[in-house]
Amino acid sequence: MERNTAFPLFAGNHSHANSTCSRDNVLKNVVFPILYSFLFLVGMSLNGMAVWIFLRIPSQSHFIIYLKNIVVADVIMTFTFPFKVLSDSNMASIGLRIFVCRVSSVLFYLSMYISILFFGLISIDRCRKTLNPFKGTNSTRLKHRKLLSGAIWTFLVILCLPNVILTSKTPTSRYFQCSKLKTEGGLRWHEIVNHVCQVIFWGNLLTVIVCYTLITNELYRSYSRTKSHSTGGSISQAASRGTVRKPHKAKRKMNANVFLVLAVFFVCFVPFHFARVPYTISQTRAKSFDCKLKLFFFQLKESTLFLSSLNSVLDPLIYFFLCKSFRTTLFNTLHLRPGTCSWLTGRGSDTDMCSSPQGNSTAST
Ligand SMILES: Nc1ncnc2c1ncn2[C@@H]1O[C@H](COP(=O)(O)OP(=O)(O)O)[C@@H](O)[C@H]1O
Repeated sequence: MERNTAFPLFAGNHSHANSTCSRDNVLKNVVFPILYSFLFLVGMSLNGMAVWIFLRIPSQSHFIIYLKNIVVADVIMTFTFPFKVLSDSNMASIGLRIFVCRVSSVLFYLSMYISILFFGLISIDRCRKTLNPFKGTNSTRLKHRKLLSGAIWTFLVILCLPNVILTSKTPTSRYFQCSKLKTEGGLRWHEIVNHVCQVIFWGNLLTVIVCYTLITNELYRSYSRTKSHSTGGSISQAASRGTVRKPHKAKRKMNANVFLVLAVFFVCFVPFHFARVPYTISQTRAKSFDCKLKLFFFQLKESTLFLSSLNSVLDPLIYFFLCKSFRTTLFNTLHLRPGTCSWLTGRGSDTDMCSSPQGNSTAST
């Protein structure tokens, strides 16, 4: 049973309980609630703006379709933060804590795996565009991508729904762990879902690594080609105009932006998936674990879960850096010049993954 001894205000009759294995500590009760509150405010602002902008951008490329799905997932994730804040800081009523275990946490995980799956698809799309820059899209392909998006949401909702339905036990005390609300079947399903989600994550990580290895090779080849051209016959002319190093510079800028997806994926999701395995086992096979070890796994899971939550505020960076139509709409809205921040984002279609087939310029072009 979980007890609250860290905060006498909320401790009630529990204050005399043995607290060695209590989940309550400054990190869970104060630090994370403050961090999640901050994340909620930033996430609402950035994702609210992203929704507003994407409503004005037609779904004309696979990349835009995938980004729109990620925005929706991020908005859902952001909405779950206040519930987590209230629950973790012990300010929530029992009813609200039950709601967190049954609904809002499940929505959090649902949105996280939606993002992971679409990150995988984005990498495949990026790879396809880099290796085969002139292969465009058409309305049939776009329709297929929309159907695929619908299928992904349906699959994950069906997978997660039993976690809501089978979290049906009545808590026996004011402070409880989510796993204590689960029926026998609910615990088993919780374990299965976590295994499936591990497969989803590691499968997508592999996809991302393979795709970015191929992209790196292609970028390197195209960089070598550009370099040999720029040091060729026209070098003296180019040098006199001071443009010899330009392709090199542009290429370097593009590389950094392209790898943003990879960086966000690694920072946000890899640590959590290492921590989640032992934590799930400690939840479902509790008897074989010492309570201090369980507590350690819980804290590890909570800390890495925060990194995963950061995803909801880092994704808007991807929209900004990799989608030119997003930047253009944003700058128009803010009455800024179109070229604002071009030193950061690179110029032209080189750094644009949102472009339609005709504008499909990539590294190798
Ligand atoms: N990968 C997942 N997909 C969907 N729901 C999940 C996933 N992992 C956990 N859940 C659900 O989210 C709720 C909170 O789970 P968890 O974070 O493991 O518990 P706790 O908050 O006690 O550490 C539970 O109902 C659980 O079944």
